[in-house]
Amino acid sequence: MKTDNYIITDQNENIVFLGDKTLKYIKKDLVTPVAFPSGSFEKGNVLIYVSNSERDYSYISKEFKIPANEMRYDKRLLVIASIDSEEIMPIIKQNFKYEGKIEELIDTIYERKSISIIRKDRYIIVKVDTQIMSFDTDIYKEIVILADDNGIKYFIHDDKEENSFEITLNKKVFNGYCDKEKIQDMNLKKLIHHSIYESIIRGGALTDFKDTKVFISSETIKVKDVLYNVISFDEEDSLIKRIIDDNLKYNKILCKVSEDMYGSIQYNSFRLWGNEGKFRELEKLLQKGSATNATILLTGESGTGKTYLAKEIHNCSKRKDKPFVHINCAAIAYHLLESELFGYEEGAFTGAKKGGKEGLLDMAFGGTLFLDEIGEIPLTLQGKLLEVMQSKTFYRVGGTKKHKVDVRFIAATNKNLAEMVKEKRFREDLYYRINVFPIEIPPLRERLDCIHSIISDILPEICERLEIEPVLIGYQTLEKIKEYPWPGNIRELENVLEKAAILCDKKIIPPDDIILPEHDKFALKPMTLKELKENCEKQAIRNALDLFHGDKFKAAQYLDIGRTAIFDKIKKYAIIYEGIEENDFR
Ligand SMILES: Nc1ncnc2c1ncn2[C@@H]1O[C@H](COP(=O)(O)OP(=O)(O)OP(=O)(O)O)[C@@H](O)[C@H]1O
Repeated sequence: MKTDNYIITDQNENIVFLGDKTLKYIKKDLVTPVAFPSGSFEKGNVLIYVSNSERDYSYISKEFKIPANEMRYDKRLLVIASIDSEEIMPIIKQNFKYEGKIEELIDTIYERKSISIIRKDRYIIVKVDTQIMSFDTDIYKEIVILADDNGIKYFIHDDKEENSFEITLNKKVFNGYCDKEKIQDMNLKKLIHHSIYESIIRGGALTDFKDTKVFISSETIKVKDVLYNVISFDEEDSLIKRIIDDNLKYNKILCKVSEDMYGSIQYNSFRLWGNEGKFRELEKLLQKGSATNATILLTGESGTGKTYLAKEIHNCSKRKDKPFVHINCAAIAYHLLESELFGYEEGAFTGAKKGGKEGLLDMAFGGTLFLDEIGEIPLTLQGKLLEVMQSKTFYRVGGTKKHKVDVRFIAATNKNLAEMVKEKRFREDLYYRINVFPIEIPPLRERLDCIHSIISDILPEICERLEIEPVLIGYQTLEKIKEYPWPGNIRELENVLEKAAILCDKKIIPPDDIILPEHDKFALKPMTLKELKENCEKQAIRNALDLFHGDKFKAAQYLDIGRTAIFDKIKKYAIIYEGIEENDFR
């Protein structure tokens, strides 16, 4: 989508982006504006400098006022990518004082930000975290980009006369101008025609401008905690087209399930790791979902983060100061589940405690009740749960007094509930009751492009938990990680990283310390079908035990087999695993 009809400003009304088509709204004497203010190098910036011409690199220090002796790699990072040859090679500025090895520095940079610079035909594509920019090397001989925690700032120097350029951010193509002589005051009020400015500050309107009607709308967006104003300019006839382009259909769906039903929304931000549109959609759904009281159903494979997200939703909701109660319906024996959920009165059954016991519904009062593995709730209890959800009241086991329910329900499952409904293993009415706001979390193998961000987030936590010095992931190690399909999702990744962090005796985890299950080990040797089946079964059990640190119950659940079956198979294949005992599962 072309976004040459946008102006973006920061909260002080300084222009940070000026679209091509908006130039006509700029006062005459300023017709060659710049895309961004000066690129002074600040703390937290990552500088990427791409050049395909022979250059004296001192240019960078001069232009960006980087006092070389003050550069510290932990605060200010410098990547210079040279495209002199076909290969794009990161190189380090010569007078850049860094004591360690260059490879280490590059790894540190990769750790801090996900940066990739690749060349495709005549284009250079620079990706910093989720932001992608592409440059045509026929036009740009040198490209300098500043990326900081608040998104990408950039400054472009090109050898030719033309100052125009195109930049792609979050799938939007921005066209702009860059003239470093004019990098001075880029304030909206000073630059833009008075009538247009007036319209913007009124929040947008249909305005007459030089014989045309222009529709101006202004929206505030938040990018990594920084607020920007995005102002769009549409001349009457292009308006309809833009509405379609902007995919307002999607917004309508969101509105239907949120604002219309639940009133005004307060947004909170979720960290989901994913670059594709569907992740943005997912993030929005979570934001909307957290702001409401609607029942949310989280689906996804084991280890994708359903529990993690359930807690996040609670923590971002109005109920955050009230309890978050987690019940794993698969982990509690069928006959106990009812009394756990509803509590019981004294004398309700043999062995019932004196004075009775409060149930989880009571404990979660005012807060959130997270029904994990909801597919495992016995049919008999499903009816009772439905009643609670509908009437918002319940009786304790053996009790006659009505108790009020004030909880938000979040349910999760890795089963296909719709299939279970068809097979009459799950009540249809309950299914529709909990399926109000379904959110599907994709498996890790579908998010490999952002696995680096995931690692950057969880690796420091692992090191802290293990009380070891922080370690980093090297580029080659990352490549190895990306080749594995991660059947156990984030949980498996955490386990592998934990092992690697323990094994690693350097600052950067080498590829050899990443020990992955050999998922295709048997593909090479010719075997009978029976042998192959048995080998696969054995390996699958080993992997599952590995994944859940030897917890047979979870491994059986993960493999979708019964408890007795896993025990029999462990015996049959003589699988030795620390902690397995004869009387397990009895
Ligand atoms: N977005 C996230 N940020 C940080 N850690 C995460 C995130 N998502 C998942 N994890 C971690 O991954 C591991 C698995 O997540 P979680 O237990 O939430 O998965 P699950 O889908 O509930 O699994 P299961 O279905 O087996 O119960 C946890 O240790 C969790 O902390």
